[in-house]
Parts: sequence; C-alpha cells; structure tokens
Amino acid sequence: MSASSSPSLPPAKRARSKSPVHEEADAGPAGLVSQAGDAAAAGPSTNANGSARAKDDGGADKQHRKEEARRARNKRKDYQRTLSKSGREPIEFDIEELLGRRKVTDILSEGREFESKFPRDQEVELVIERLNSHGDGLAKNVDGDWVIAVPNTLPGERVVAQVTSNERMWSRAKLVKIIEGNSEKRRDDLVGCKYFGSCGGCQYQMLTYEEQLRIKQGVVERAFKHYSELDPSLVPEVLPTMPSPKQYNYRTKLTPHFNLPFELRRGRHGRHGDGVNAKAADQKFDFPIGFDSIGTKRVMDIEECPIATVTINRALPVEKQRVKDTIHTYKNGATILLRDSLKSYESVAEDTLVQLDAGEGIEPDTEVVTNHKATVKERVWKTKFESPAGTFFQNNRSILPSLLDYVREQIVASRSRNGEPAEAVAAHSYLVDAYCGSGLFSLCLASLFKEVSGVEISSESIKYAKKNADLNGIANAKFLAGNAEDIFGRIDYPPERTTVIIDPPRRGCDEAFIEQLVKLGPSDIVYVSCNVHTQARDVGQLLRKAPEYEILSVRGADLFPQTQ
Ligand SMILES: C[S@@+](CC[C@H](N)C(=O)[O-])C[C@H]1O[C@@H](n2cnc3c(N)ncnc32)[C@H](O)[C@@H]1O
Repeated sequence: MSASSSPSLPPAKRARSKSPVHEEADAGPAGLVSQAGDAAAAGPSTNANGSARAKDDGGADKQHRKEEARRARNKRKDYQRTLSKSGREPIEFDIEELLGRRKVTDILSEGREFESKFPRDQEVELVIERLNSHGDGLAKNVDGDWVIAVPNTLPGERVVAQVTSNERMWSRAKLVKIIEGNSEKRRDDLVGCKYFGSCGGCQYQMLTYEEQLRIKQGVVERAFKHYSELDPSLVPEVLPTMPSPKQYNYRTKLTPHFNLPFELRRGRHGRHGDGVNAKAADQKFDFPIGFDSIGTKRVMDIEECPIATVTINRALPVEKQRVKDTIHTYKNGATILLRDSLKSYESVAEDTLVQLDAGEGIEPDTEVVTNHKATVKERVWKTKFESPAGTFFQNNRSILPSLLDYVREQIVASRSRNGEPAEAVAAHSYLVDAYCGSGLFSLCLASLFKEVSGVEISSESIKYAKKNADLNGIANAKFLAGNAEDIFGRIDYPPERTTVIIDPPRRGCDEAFIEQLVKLGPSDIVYVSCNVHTQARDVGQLLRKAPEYEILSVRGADLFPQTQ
C-alpha cells in the first residue's frame, strides 16, 4: 500500500472518571499541559517553560539542550526503525503464514534462513497462493521452505517466474509467463495503461475495482492483526474500503524521474573533462524519463500515465521535452514535479462545485505547476486551499469530500454518544490538528469547534495554513510551526472537550508525540495515515499506554486506485 492511504478512526475514549492530565502534567518532562479552569476563555497560550528561557543560559545549558535534542533524535529514530516491538517487516508475517510457524522456527533454529535461495535468473514454476501488502503474488518453493514474490500475478495462477534477487527466506522474481490464469479474477480487458505489467507504478489494473477495495480491506485487517499487538477483541471489524470516485485520471501530482545520460556522466567525471559538456549543449540525447520498471531501479520512458489527471497528461510531453532540451545544464539525474492546480476558484461554476463536492468526477478547470515554490490551488467542500507545489497536499481530490465526511461524521457521532446535541458542543469544543500541512482537516472542520490549532514541521506549510484561514474567513484557527508534540505545550484546551486529529508521514508518530497525547487525554482521536502498518503500531502503543481508549471504527480509504 506504498502509495495508498488508509484513514481510520481509532480511539474515542469512554467517559473518564479523572483526567490523567493533572496527575502527569506537572511531573512529565515537558509538564506543559494544564487543564483550563474556564476552557471557553482559554485559547492556546504560550508555553511558560519555552518563553522563560533565561538570558544567562550559559554554555553548559546550551550543551545540555544539545544533548537533550540528540537523545530525542535518537529515540525518534529507534522508534521509527521498528514497525513493531520485534521490528518485523510485513513479508515476515506472510512467510510465517505461508510456510507455517513451526517450519519457520525450524529454519531459523538450524540457521538455514539463507540456504534455499535460487541462483539469480533461474526460472521456476510456481502456484501463487496469496498477495502481500505490496500487491505481489506469493508462492512457496517445492520444498515448502522458501517464499517467492512475483508482481502482476494472482492467487490460483500457475506461472513461470525468473528470480531477480534473494532475501532472508524469500526471493523476488519477475513474471515470465502465466501457464494457467485465474480466469475468475484476472480481467485483462480492464487494464487501462499500455505500460501495465512493466511499470512499477500500478499493481491492480487487471482487477475489478471491487476486488481492489477488498484486497485493501484485507491489508488493513492484517496490519492491525500483526502490528497493533492488541488483543483482537479490542479491534473492531475493519469496514469496507471507501472507494475513490475516480479510478483513473485522479492523481494530482506526478513525479517522473530520469538519470543523466551516460555521455554526459562521462563528460563531467571522465577523462574527456568539460569538453564533452561544452559540446553537449548542441547535442541531442535520448534517455528515458518516467518511472522505475517493476522490481528494478531501471527508469522506463513514460509518454502518459492514465492514473494522473488529464491536465498532467497534457503537460507531461512538454515538460519531458524541456528537460531533454536543457539536459546539459543538469549535474545529476532529477525528478520532475507536475502538479495539477485549479486555475482559479472562480473559474469553477457553482454547479460544478456541487458536483465536485459530491465527487462525481466533473473535471475542474486546472493547469499544471512545475515550480516547487509556485502556489497550487485546491478546494475541498467549499474550503479553498493554497499551498506551495513542493509541500504536501493530498493527491486525489476526488475522494477528499468523502474522506472529510467520514471524519466529520465520526466526530459528530462521538459527541452524540455523550448525549449533547452536536451544535451545542461546537460552542465549547476544541480541535488539535497534528501534522496539519496547509490546514486541510482543521480548516474544513473549523465550524464544528470553538477553536482549532494546527501544528506542522514545515514552516512553508504553516505560512499557507494561516493564509488559508484568512482566504476562507476562518477566525478560530491557529497554526504553529514545529514538531507535532510541541503543540501540547501551546494549548490549554480541556481534554474532555478536545478532539485530536493525527495525520503523520509514512513513518508514523514519534513516541514523544504519543506520550504527550496520552498526557493530554483528549476525548476523541482521529488517526489518518498513509501507512497502515505504522498506524497500527502507533494505535497499539496508544492503547497500551491509555487503555481507557476504545477503538470505534477502522476503515481504509482508497486514495490510490490501481496501486497497492
Ligand atoms: C501526510 S501529511 C498530512 C498533511 C495534512 N494533514 C493534509 O492532509 O494535507 C504529513 C505532514 O506531516 C508533516 N510532518 C512531518 N514530520 C513532522 C513532525 N515531526 N511534526 C509535525 N509535522 C510533521 C509533513 O510536513 C506533512 O505536511
């Protein structure tokens, strides 16, 4: 699910008899969160610890802070390295399930985990048994002590595959031919791209969309089973995957890349010196610009990408030609950015706007931006967004209304469980939008809260989040540039009336963030993620640290149809 998102709505808290905030806030290392006496009067306040840093901080103090920062960095890295306590990759669970736990234990205890590897390029006949979370078909060798992963295959298919590399108890292989296909599932008539099967970008074009959604539901189920390390009774049934209204032409960002042509590389670094490059300005070079071919780092030339928007596909050949015409100015290979942006909010007619909101796939009037610093325009529901092209914004605009609807519904439902009408709660409740980017969740949901506060590491994104609040006339939103956990020292929200939305990068949350979150003890937490494995790990951590939380809903959303 490398490029797809899996938002879910874990923990909403049961009624708590006491808040852990008071008990722990004073004692904690940051000790920054306190519960407001009058929450309604309290906005985010500056952290006294932060602002009270004395002028006479000496070298020793500086040294101490540096040391603290280094320790925090290392702790963060350690946490991120481990997907779970045991640090296991998803393939290891697949191997265990395919070969059987007993067999795997025997192999490991006898030290044979690298023994059954295949010579590179060897062709093997295999029967595919299941898919892994990357969308590759998995099969066992004849002795049942090794697993082979073959992209573009389906369970039940008998195939010939050629081994490309060996790992610990498994090999990667590429498909040579299908001897017996899975006629029930394989629908080659659905394939929408001439590069499918060679390009590493898409895995599922040969499947019906319903099947793709089912597979993703299974990935979410397995991730929570293996990585949350929670008792299964604590994880509710994973809901059917939220479909993307558009299954092709949905991607609003494309990043094809290229390597420097061999002749230019020699020119720069080889014995010919700069002479070759001086000539290069007049020379034409033909080299691939596109994506890696399946299972390799070899770039394939791509003329079109049917999952990207029509506007991006129109711009792609022009951009590729521009790179080819100026290739002598590049020192290395590079990645091209193509970002689809609304031409203007006004250029979209009101009726189109309604249809856009409903996700019915009317193409808005857009243009392509290639400069990382240029501004991209988007709109979700009626909220307008601007962000620099080089910073994060969700890449499938067609599904965002449904995604936001789901998040909003869950927040409203959680409030009604507490017995208060949603409108009444809005007047005295708060939202923390952690990892907020340019304010997608906080600004779209601001009307549900008295005040919202966003935190984000990119100061560029924060600058735009503030601009976006102004652009939409939203006066109750505040934004802070910093590490996600810094927000907890800046707010004074009453935990029992605070919702926290978390939407971290693929590596998931930092442990420090989870610790601070638990100290705050908000009434509801919404965790949106583009990596369900780190999400499940974090949710497990959270529930172990704060067992009073209850997971109410887990659901994948298919932001990247045709891909894993
Ligand atoms: C998946 S994006 C979500 C952005 C936003 N919620 C949205 O949907 O547009 C994750 C964001 O986390 C930010 N980020 C990464 N590490 C962070 C950290 N340690 N603290 C705060 N923000 C961080 C990234 O810059 C990025 O904007």
